[in-house]
Amino acid sequence: MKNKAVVTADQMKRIEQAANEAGLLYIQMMENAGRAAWAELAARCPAPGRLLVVAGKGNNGGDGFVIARMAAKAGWKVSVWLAEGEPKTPDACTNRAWLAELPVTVLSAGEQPDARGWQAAVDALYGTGFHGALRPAGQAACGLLNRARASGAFVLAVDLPSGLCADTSEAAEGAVQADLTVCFDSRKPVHTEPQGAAYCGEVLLADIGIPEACHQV
Ligand SMILES: NC(=O)C1=CN([C@@H]2O[C@H](COP(=O)(O)OP(=O)(O)OC[C@H]3O[C@@H](n4cnc5c(N)ncnc54)[C@H](O)[C@@H]3O)[C@@H](O)[C@H]2O)[C@@H](O)CC1
Ligand SMILES: [K+]
Repeated sequence: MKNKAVVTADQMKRIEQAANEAGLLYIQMMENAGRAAWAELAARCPAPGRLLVVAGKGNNGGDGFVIARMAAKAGWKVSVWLAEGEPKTPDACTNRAWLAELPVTVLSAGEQPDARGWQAAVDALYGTGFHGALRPAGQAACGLLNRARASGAFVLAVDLPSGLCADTSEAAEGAVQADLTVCFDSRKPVHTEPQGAAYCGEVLLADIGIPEACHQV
């Protein structure tokens, strides 16, 4: 079965690098990841409503910008909170820039949104790049997502819930509790070990187009 293996964050990075070198560019993988996650969210929340996307500065945030674009095009009222400021990676920056053409409200780090009134919230703060403890900005963002969930929002974690380490499943204090986690290409230990899986909610594995041959790294 394709992608049955559980891989570490470092192995995932090498698989993505092999795919990029084989012609599936990083930005296309981000597009595929965001679209796959959006499709699962839309399937669970079919009526357009208010969507909050909490985005970090890395590529996990980039996936969140793709989701925000897809949701806005589908008629959702979308707000994106740049919880740690503007994105830093090239592909996330590109997707952030594309939001300017859409009716999406973009909130800066200092403009923390209200936790209430969202049909759904997307945790695109940290993915496989996270390890260690949550710093104050991360704590504020994870806390907001958890309060939004307590107020009735359906919480989708992009790749993995923020505050968890992909490889060890260690959960930082204040980590996000998700209803659904859409992970990309291959499961990581956080999705299969009980300590991590408890934060993930339902776990779905999305194909982002990486050829089978790229997994032999
Ligand atoms: N590389 C690729 O081609 C793809 C990556 N994808 C996404 O990219 C994610 C990985 O992206 P990145 O490697 O950019 O990293 P993340 O977006 O997971 O993390 C963002 C940043 O957080 C920092 N960080 C680590 N620990 C921290 C802490 N305790 N407090 C605050 N900041 C901390 C890291 O230095 C990292 O730069 C995946 O989980 C997935 O969602 C997808 O777009 C598919 C394609
Ligand atoms: K996440």
